[in-house]
Amino acid sequence: MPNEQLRRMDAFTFPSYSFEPATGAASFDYLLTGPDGEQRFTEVITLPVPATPPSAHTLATLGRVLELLHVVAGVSYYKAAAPPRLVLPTPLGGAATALVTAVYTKGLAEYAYRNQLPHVLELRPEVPAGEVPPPRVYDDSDRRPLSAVGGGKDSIVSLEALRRGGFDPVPFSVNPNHVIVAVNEASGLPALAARRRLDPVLFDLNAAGARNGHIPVTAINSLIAVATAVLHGLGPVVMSNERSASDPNLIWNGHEINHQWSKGVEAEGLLRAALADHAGLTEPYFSLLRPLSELHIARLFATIDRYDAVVTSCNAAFKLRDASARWCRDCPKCRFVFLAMAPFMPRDRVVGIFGGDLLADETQIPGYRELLGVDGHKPFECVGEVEESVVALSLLAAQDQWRDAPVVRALVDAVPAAAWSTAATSDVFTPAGPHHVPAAYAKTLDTLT
Ligand SMILES: CC(=O)N[C@H]1[C@@H](OP(=O)(O)OP(=O)(O)OC[C@H]2O[C@@H](n3ccc(=O)[nH]c3=O)[C@H](O)[C@@H]2O)O[C@H](CO)[C@@H](O)[C@@H]1O[C@H](C)C(=O)N[C@@H](C)C(=O)N[C@@H](CCC(=O)O)C(=O)O
Ligand SMILES: Nc1ncnc2c1ncn2[C@@H]1O[C@H](COP(=O)(O)OP(=O)(O)OP(=O)(O)O)[C@@H](O)[C@H]1O
Repeated sequence: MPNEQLRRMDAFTFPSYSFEPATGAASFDYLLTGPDGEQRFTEVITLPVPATPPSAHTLATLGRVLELLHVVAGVSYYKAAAPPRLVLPTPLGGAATALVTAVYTKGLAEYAYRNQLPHVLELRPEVPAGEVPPPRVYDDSDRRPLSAVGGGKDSIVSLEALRRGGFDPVPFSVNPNHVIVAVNEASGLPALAARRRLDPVLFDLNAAGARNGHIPVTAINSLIAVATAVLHGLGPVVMSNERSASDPNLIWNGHEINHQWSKGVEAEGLLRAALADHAGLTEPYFSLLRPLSELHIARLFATIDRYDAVVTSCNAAFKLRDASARWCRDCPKCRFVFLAMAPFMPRDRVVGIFGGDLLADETQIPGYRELLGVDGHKPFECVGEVEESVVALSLLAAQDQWRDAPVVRALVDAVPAAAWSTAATSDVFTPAGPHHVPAAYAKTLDTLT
């Protein structure tokens, strides 16, 4: 379909979804409509099939989770056109409507900013009238947790903390690539995986120049994880989203633009409320690392060495096509994670993990200046706060092994005096801020210190 037609689309709707328990396949249909025609999409998400057939209660609860997933996963297709109307398929209660509204506005905020589409930030879904029958309560709080694994340092810290805390976690991933498979193998724990197949028509439209941009992928992965936990009779989904994920990159038209919005604490609260209200789940989902800074998580990661040969946080390794094998060593995330790990490891260990020494490479200086707040705004990537980068730099400047590294020397000279004062009194190693960690899990991270 030509782009001009896509851009005249008037509405995005959700014609139907189906679930086949025997195969675990959920099929989600989407439709863009406008004066020149329509464009259909179908996404297929295949959940791992449990050994024991699910009960009627489990299937009913799963059905409610899939209703939420159907609507949330639509963002990938909505963004191809960004029509003014978002028409939901069924009545939803207040909590579920609040989640959906936020996913399509705040979750697409970076997309709206980059494509200059302010109406997306004001989008309000049209919710069909009608009562939503209350769900039956589904108490999963004391069962084995499902630990989402993304292949990076954060989910490794959670997985190990849960294991050492005696929670017997089940690793789980969506479309595990070679990095995630290797991390799971290094853990030695049997893992579950779900498959997600985006409609290939989307890639054709993208290649032809359709609107494109960042989507709140963690919201989608999270609901797939919750659906898997329900189907397998498991307990809470444990995420590894850090404190700084809640902080915006910039303000545009009075709205916060946050690349990591669906990793933030607001999204976590909305998801929990929607799952409780719409699906009856008592303790469905939380981030174990929420009170921690990225720098604190890196310090915890340094206490674990069994994943050094496989851990990969660089997003370039997670592309559907032309992915890098591991760290690309030339993106904001590689720069930040190297800076965050370096103070807590011998130099040869961090260089071994990355396959190169970023702090010996002077071409990295401009990128590091952005991370340190000397130039530009926080990059649109999963990186820590400027203060965390300055604290990491101050720790490196005090170590013989790093003090004379060319990048460290250049950065120490570039950081303004005010930033050094803030870093000197920083509380980046003090857990803080709102979180949803249940009391039973609160002490787990102590097993890593
Ligand atoms: C790996 C990556 O960063 N991908 C982003 C990139 O896409 P690219 O074309 O370079 O590669 P692919 O990921 O293979 O995507 C192909 C197209 O498919 C679309 N798409 C993909 C997944 C999906 O769920 N829905 C989709 O519509 C995508 O638009 C591509 O055209 O650039 C894209 C455009 O800006 C981004 O949408 C791709 O981001 C992925 C969805 C992705 O997985 N990104 C994570 C690595 C990521 O950014 N994570 C954030 C978490 C943010 C959150 O709130 O959840 C983070 O770690 O900070
Ligand atoms: N493919 C995936 N399947 C399931 N969960 C995922 C997947 N990718 C990421 N996640 C989860 O989403 C959250 C955000 O991902 P993110 O990439 O920031 O974390 P990470 O890979 O653990 O660590 P890092 O920040 O070092 O990359 C984490 O809880 C992570 O476990």
